[in-house]
Amino acid sequence: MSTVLKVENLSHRYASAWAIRDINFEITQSGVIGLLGSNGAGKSTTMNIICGVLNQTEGKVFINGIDKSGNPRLAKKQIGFLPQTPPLYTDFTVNEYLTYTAELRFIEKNKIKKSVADVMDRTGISHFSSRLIKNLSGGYRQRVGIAQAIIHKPSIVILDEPTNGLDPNQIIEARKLIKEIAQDHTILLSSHVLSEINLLCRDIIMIEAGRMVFSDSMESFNNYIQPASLLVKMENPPTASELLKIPGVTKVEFISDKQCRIFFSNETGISEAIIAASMQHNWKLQEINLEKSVLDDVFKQLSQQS
Ligand SMILES: Nc1ncnc2c1ncn2[C@@H]1O[C@H](COP(=O)(O)OP(=O)(O)OP(=O)(O)O)[C@@H](O)[C@H]1O
Repeated sequence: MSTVLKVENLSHRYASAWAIRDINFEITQSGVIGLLGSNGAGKSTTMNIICGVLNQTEGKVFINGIDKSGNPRLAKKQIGFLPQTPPLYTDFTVNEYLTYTAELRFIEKNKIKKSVADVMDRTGISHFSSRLIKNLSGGYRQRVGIAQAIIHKPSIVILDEPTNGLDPNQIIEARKLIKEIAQDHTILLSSHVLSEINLLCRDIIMIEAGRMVFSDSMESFNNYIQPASLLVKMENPPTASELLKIPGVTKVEFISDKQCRIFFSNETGISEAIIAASMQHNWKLQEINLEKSVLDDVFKQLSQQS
């Protein structure tokens, strides 16, 4: 399968501080690939470099095999970009703005009208064609932002935190649109929210403090996040010291009279041991749920490994 995007030893320094160091990854398939990282991890810097908005201090970016530094114009033709703040001219109508972006993307003059109509149709904004962008809701503005990113039918679309700042309904709509677009384009999407990446992405690249700490399928990532604790509710709970007698239990925290979080060293058999102890001592177990590590812990674990 051919490589759509390849990033090689990418590093960038703003003034004296390195924002990203030695980022390497390759995207070979269509679908949505997530770039996950906490605030300030280096997601926007990486994306801005890939899209040619920023020139890297070190390393290389290849789009469909074209070196972005060697042939920037040809490389950029194959990329669509929605930055964190969409580059919208809010005094333009949707139609005027998209016509303008089509010109910027060097779409042939006689094809512009159709390209604009097609992309408005694709992103569900045709009915707002004559509306000023400043009079659109946040969700529709984001659709216009996505429309400008795909108007020239790029092979890869880069979306920097596309659902940030949208309300819950707009987020659901935006996700739906992103999934639809992913049927014909490879999408690299950044977020600091793991659940967002989990819902949308097939593969995940994770960066933390400018370093890449994970790159694999979403499935392997989910398998990697080991359950760390159990949330347990009992009608007649014992004391923490009773629970600590169960082999494997390392720590117990009571959240309320009847609910506690039980930490353990080894997942195998721990739930069964708690259920058996509850039956034996009549603790009247009501609920027992495995909790996955919180994202901050995952960042910490992965950062320490790399
Ligand atoms: N123009 C700049 N000048 C100096 N430092 C910068 C600049 N832009 C970003 N940085 C720094 O580079 C690091 C990476 O920032 P970047 O914006 O790429 O992270 P991010 O993962 O996109 O974070 P966020 O989600 O908060 O936007 C941060 O420490 C940030 O403060």
